[in-house]
Amino acid sequence: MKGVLLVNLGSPNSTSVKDVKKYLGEFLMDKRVIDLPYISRFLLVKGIILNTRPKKSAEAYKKIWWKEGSPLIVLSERLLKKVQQETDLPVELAMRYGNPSIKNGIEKLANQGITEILLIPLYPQFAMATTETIVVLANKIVEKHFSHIKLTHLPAFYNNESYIKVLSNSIKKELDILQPEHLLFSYHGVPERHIKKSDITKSHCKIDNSCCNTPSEAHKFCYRHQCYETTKLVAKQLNLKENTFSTSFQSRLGRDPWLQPYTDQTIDKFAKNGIKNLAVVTPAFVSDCLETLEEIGIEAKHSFIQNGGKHFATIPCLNDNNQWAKTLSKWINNWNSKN
Ligand SMILES: C=CC1=C(C)c2cc3[nH]c(cc4nc(cc5[nH]c(cc1n2)c(C)c5CCC(=O)O)C(CCC(=O)O)=C4C)c(C)c3C=C
Ligand SMILES: [Fe+2]
Ligand SMILES: [Fe+2]
Repeated sequence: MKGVLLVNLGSPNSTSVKDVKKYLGEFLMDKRVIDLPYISRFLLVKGIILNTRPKKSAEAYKKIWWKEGSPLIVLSERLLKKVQQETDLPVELAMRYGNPSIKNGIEKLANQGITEILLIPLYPQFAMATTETIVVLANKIVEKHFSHIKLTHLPAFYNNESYIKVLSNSIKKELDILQPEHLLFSYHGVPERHIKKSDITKSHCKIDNSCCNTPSEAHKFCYRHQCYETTKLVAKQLNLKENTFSTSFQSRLGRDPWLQPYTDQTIDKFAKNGIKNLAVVTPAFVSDCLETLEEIGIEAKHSFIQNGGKHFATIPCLNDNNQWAKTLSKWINNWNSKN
């Protein structure tokens, strides 16, 4: 019997500093997120970051938290309900960090007699810190506790035709109302080092103006290429004119170089250069979360207005969009009928 596990990133259990610290500890001690040797990672995370960040993050979470809980989790649950309505296979939801855990999700499926699981990391673009860490952990759990279960996973869907259509339609609906001068595609950043580590050719990714446009096997695992492709395909679908849209990377942490251009600097530059009406879409996230609602919806908006901008809009993520739920169900049903 077959079943499906949707996996998103996760959130703290509450906005208390204690819960945020616990969550950040699990998240940042993941060697695919902070990719330092164990001792250095331990000293950086436990000795430095966890002494200051949880208080600041807890304040940020308080600004966006809902009555029902973390937006990321509530929205993922709403999506799960809609997906379940469109498929006969049992579908469960898990988070890579925090609750409900991946082990808990697999256990729920196993208890229903499931012996084959389709794992769906809810990330359009591949990264070590997203798709890879979910697949590696889920496989470890299956090997250790559920060795009778066969696990397969859905690869990153950054250029999938149905995904691009659904994303484009959801953006178009907003653009028709907002009529912005410029549309910024802001993706979560990763350290440049992560891109080089994921380069299976070991020599392709230069992180320059051309590598991500030059066909290569490396692109199967290149987050930067996949982000630019999503932008390109959506822009094509929406007939966006050159210079009316661009791509940037947000949420950097620490002093190492992360993917550029940085979203905060890009938005300030737009405002200073006279752009008055800006819309921002965040396609690395399928659910609205701290990074879209607070970092973009509150912080970036404030900065844009302070620097002379007038209208700033954040386009919602796909969340529990009906067409998105139908697309996921279609992928699930295709997997079910093919295997
Ligand atoms: C595309 C998705 C994501 C990538 C890639 C990613 C990488 C990454 N993130 C950090 C550090 C933090 N991220 C934080 C929050 C956060 N990150 C993502 C997604 C990706 N992260 C989401 C969806 C969220 C929000 C979760 C929520 O509960 O709403 C945070 C915590 C909050 C904060 O203090 O800002 C940190 C820290 C690193 C180091 C990293 C490296 C590749
Ligand atoms: Fe590249
Ligand atoms: Fe992050």
